[in-house]
Amino acid sequence: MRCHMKKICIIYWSCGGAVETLAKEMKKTAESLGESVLMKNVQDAEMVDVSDAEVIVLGSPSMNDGMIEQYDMEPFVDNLKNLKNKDKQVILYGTCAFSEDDFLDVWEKRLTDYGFNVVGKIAIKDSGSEEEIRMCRNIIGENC
Ligand SMILES: Cc1cc2nc3c(=O)[nH]c(=O)nc-3n(C[C@H](O)[C@H](O)[C@H](O)COP(=O)(O)O)c2cc1C
Repeated sequence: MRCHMKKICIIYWSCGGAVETLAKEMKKTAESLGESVLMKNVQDAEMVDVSDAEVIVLGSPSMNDGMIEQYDMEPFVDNLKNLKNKDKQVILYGTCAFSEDDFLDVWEKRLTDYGFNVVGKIAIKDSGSEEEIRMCRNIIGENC
């Protein structure tokens, strides 16, 4: 039995809509489990959104040779190292057109080095097949 509602924060960057659509799917899943969900485009997100949450979901497309998006997501992620309480579960997801999913491994290592507990990561090809979208929902179900 669940003893308390978890606070989940989903922060994403999206231009074409693939990452945003997945964010909405994950929000729906978490809400259907009774969790409290804050979903924000990283351009509107603040550090307090992360510090208030227990589970952080971060989403970015793979860009420019397997990096996370550089103008908004990159500085936001960089700033996470300054967060006082890093005792939080982190789920990373990304979409890519042609790269392998190793950009998620680099991202995971970085957040682990900062001191976060990365509990899940998933790379999706383009907008994702039905199966991939289901895996995305599952990763929320397993960790929220
Ligand atoms: C400027 C730019 C650079 C990109 N670089 C890569 C890349 O290095 N590897 C890759 O697999 N996809 C790359 N893509 C494709 C995106 O990762 C992919 O289309 C993603 O699903 C876009 O997400 P969005 O629809 O949420 O914006 C790039 C797209 C853009 C616009």
